[in-house]
Amino acid sequence: MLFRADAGPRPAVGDPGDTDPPPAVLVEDVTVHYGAVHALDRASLTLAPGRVCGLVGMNGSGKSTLFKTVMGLVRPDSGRVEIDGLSPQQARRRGVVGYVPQSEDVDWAFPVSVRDVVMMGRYGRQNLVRRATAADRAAVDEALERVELTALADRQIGALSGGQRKRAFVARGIAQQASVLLLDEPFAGVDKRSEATISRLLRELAADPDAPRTVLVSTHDLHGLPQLCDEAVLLMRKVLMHGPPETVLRPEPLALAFGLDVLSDHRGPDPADDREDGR
Ligand SMILES: Nc1ncnc2c1ncn2[C@@H]1O[C@H](COP(=O)(O)OP(=O)(O)OP(=O)(O)O)[C@@H](O)[C@H]1O
Repeated sequence: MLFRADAGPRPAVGDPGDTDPPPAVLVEDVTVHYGAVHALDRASLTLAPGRVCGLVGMNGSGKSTLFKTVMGLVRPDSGRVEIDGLSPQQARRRGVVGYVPQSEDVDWAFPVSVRDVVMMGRYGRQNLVRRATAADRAAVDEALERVELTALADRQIGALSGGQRKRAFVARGIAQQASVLLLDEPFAGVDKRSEATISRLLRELAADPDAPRTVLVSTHDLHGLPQLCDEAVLLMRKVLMHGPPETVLRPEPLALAFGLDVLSDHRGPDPADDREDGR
């Protein structure tokens, strides 16, 4: 990490005398190549339970790769990933981690209903024949209600709008009762209602006193980040900075992650504007 900003107390990692619970997400020195493409370069990130963290970086900075690595869908060349102290594969099998993928990564023509997609969140709890129990059906109904999709539950998933599709995948994560939720650009191409519903739900899930979820969400909406997130991460193949949104979203770190042109969009008010003489 090139910059470190204080994002509140972080659990110590790897201390043999440490009896604290493990971090919700631990990414340590993770490097990923796709052939000759160097997608992640010793990226490190630790997230505590119950936090909403925004992942920010330019196109190609490695955000999706980071999600896929945490999910165990991409195997790193080196480094360590743990979710609640489990390997990504264990965490996925036990339903500890839920994933809302980018729209491009989903086959929307697949013949499943919205309800089926949400029920997939329950698979980790079902036996081999995957017979849904009353508890599974109740969890799916409740999740559909929370994302306001009850009326569309029997539609084929591809027959929904972009925002409704995202909400269906958020419902899958809710029904799964995953303690860590990863969302890859959930606000891309969605309507205002879906954006507001998803934002509100993510805050509610993190603040749930019975089961606080940890949320890692990538977004290009820098303006909405301070309302949504407790902390933010700037990624450029490695974690450039991690801390409170107001610290991370200052012009200088953003310029490092995005290039200098972002300064004009996100620079605070010009002090000259406050001068009474207008000089
Ligand atoms: N399957 C793949 N094969 C080869 N290269 C890949 C593959 N997936 C991603 N890449 C490359 O790895 C780098 C990081 O890609 P990644 O999708 O993780 O970035 P990103 O920050 O999510 O981008 P975006 O904001 O455009 O979604 C890019 O250079 C990308 O072209």
